[in-house]
Amino acid sequence: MTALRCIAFDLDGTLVDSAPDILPALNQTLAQLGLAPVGLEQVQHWLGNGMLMLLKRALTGEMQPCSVDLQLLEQAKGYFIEHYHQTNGQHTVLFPGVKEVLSELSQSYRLAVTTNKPRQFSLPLLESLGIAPYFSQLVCADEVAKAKPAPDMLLKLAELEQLAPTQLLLVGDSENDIFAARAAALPVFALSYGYNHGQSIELSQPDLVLDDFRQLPQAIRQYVQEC
Ligand SMILES: O=C(O)COP(=O)(O)O
Ligand SMILES: [Mg+2]
Repeated sequence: MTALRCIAFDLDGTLVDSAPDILPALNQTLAQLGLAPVGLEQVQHWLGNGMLMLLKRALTGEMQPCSVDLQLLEQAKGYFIEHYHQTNGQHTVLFPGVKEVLSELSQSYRLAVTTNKPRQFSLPLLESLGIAPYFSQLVCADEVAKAKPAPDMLLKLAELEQLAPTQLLLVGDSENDIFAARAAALPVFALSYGYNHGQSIELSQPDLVLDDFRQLPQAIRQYVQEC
């Protein structure tokens, strides 16, 4: 039996469907810069590597932006932060079963959020959706040297919780979560419904793929018994 103690959750695309609030904030930003608006699906494909990468992708139209005008990026960041503070939480919803499952799991494990979303947007969202009390830790990209796919925030969580990587489990939706977990030597489960740049999460080979958040308690019980 493994000594699982703490479950870390990715936020965007795993616990919450946040793209509907990111889309208008991004399009208002693009409009202020005289650029054309983008669609929801495009935003879903661009999400996962944090705010700055989202803006770089939106400004260049490229998934792997090579060169971005730094002054333009700084301007876009200022506009986006202002707009996203207005839209954040308006249309963002929890994926089905999230609250119930967090409530159940919190009775046996410590729960944490490890997200590439900056803290200034993550915390208000957890609070407005009523799930903040379930988490003992919130580690965001702007609090570590490198965002996921780097292992930094998972290692920080392990340190905060004084746990070994094998006592943690990450639950995420994108290849960035899988790579970060592998780099930090954590087991990782993936939800197939999230944002993974339009690709199947199976390709990144997580330890388990689930299609529904409500399958998580049973999957964790089985994992704990088998290890
Ligand atoms: O902000 C993002 O791009 C993604 O955030 P996440 O790490 O919670 O999926
Ligand atoms: Mg995510």
